[in-house]
Parts: sequence; structure tokens; C-alpha cells
Amino acid sequence: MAYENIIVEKREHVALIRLNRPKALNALNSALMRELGDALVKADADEDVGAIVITGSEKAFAAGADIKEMRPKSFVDVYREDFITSEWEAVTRVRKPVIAAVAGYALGGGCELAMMCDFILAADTAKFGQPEINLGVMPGAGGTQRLTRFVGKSTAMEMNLTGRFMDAAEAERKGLVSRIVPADELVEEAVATASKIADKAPYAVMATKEAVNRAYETTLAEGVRFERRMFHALFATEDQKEGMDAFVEKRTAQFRGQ
Ligand SMILES: CC(C)(O)CC(=O)SCCNC(=O)CCNC(=O)[C@H](O)C(C)(C)COP(=O)(O)OP(=O)(O)OC[C@H]1O[C@@H](n2cnc3c(N)ncnc32)[C@H](O)[C@@H]1OP(=O)(O)O
Repeated sequence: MAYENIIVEKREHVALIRLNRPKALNALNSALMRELGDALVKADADEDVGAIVITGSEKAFAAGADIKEMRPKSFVDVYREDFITSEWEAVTRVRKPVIAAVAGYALGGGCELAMMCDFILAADTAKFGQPEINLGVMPGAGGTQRLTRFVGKSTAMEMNLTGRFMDAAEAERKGLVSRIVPADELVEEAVATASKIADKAPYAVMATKEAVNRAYETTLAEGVRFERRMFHALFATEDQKEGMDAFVEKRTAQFRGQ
């Protein structure tokens, strides 16, 4: 598939995906979401890729679903298409870690896309929000659910009901983003972080991601049991031997994904 709305680069075992509709502040239309889904499936299958970064531009990670594309749709259209379609959730099906590197606006579907990633690195210019209420609708891709889990009911309710934006400092304080970096270092820092993950034992990385995500979907007791079983399973890998041998031999581990 040829891409017109995203740019994909490979760097140091990292797939860097840039959303690229600058004139529309990376508004997420169906073509862009199809291309993003395709790029994610390919990066997930690529044995030379250990982690993925999704980013936008300096001004906008993404200003939400494309309002101009959405505007003429009827109830029957959105219900039949099941809009937001499963293409929007492609990122949640990726088994490798996905980092959202957010500068500028991450609004509506843009904020929802960032929250579907495994963690968010924010530039000091980042602004998050769920302004769908101003359009006479409400979030349709997780804004009422994921945002509430990240920042708690009170802040999520206020943001969803008023459309207020949250700046990077508040997002860090409330746990929406893992950390803030200067805007001109954002992409390099995200790629360096992803590359650090890509150097680790891939099955340990995959199992860790699965276990952390389980914390959102199950009870504590079930989650801890799941974690223990995944921990046990990693003793079936050569990388467990290599990691522990390397520690004892005081050298850097060379993981081979076996
Ligand atoms: C996924 C769901 C189900 O949850 C639904 C959604 O995501 S609904 C969308 C939610 N997002 C918004 O409501 C944000 C809309 N955008 C804005 O409020 C502003 O553009 C801004 C505050 C992000 C930036 O303002 P400003 O700097 O003044 O730039 P603009 O002139 O407004 O925008 C430049 C250019 O981009 C087009 N644009 C911006 N956002 C969208 C969008 N979401 N969809 C389509 N097009 C968008 C905007 O129309 C401008 O283009 P032109 O009209 O000048 O051609």
C-alpha cells in the first residue's frame, strides 16, 4: 500500500510513523486511519522492528477525527459502518510496544489515539482534550473511558463536559503522560526510548506489555496470577539464560529473541 497521509521510517530497530496531513492538523480521516493500520500491522510483523513510535507535527499530533468527513454522516451511516471502526483500534492489537510522541494538539480522536498507545511522551507544547462536546457529540474512541482511567473521574468528567484542554505539565502531574521533553527533542527522545526497548529480550517485552495491560481489565488477584504465569513462561526462553548469564559474567546481554 502506498501511503499519502503518513510517513514511515525505520531507525535503530524502531518503526517511526509520522501522521502527515499538515494542512488539516493531522485530522484523522478514513484514508489516514487505513494507512496507519496497515503500517502498524507491517511493523508488528517485521522481525527487525522491536518497538514503534507514532508522532505528528510540531503543531499537532492530531486534531481529532476529520470533522469535514464526519459531518454529512447520518445515524444509519455511523451505525452501519460501526464508526469508529476497528481500524481505529489497530494500535491496540499491536503486540510490540507503541509510544505516542505528542507535540501540540492531541484532541478528540487524537487524544484517544495517543491513549491507545502504550505510553505517551509529551513535548512541553502538548495540549490534550476531548472537545467533541462542542460539536454536539461525545467521544467515540475511548475518551470517556481511557481518559477516566488515566486522570480520574473528576478531571475526565470536566474535560469531557467542558472541552477544556490540558497542558503538558497538568498531563504529567495527573499521569496521562510518562514525561515531558523539550519540543525540539521529542522525536529523537521517543526513538531513543523505543530503541532501548527494542534492545531488550522481545518475549519479555511482549509479556510485560500484556501483563501491564491486564491491570486495566481484571482484578488485582487475577492480574498478579497472570503476571506470575508469564514470568514462569519466560524461563523457557534462551534470552532468560542469556540475561542472567550476562549479569553474572558482568557483560551486556545479547538477546536473540529465542
Ligand atoms: C474520534 C471521535 C469520535 O472522538 C470524534 C472526534 O475526534 S471529533 C474532533 C474533535 N476535535 C476537535 O473538535 C478539534 C477541531 N479543531 C480545532 O478546534 C482547531 O483546529 C484547533 C484548536 C486544533 C487549532 O486551531 P487553529 O490554530 O486556529 O487552526 P484552524 O484554522 O482551526 O485549523 C487549521 C486547518 O485544520 C483544519 N482542521 C483542524 N481540525 C480539524 C478536524 N478535526 N477535522 C477536519 N479539519 C480540521 C481546519 O479546518 C483548518 O483547515 P481549513 O478549514 O483552513 O482548510
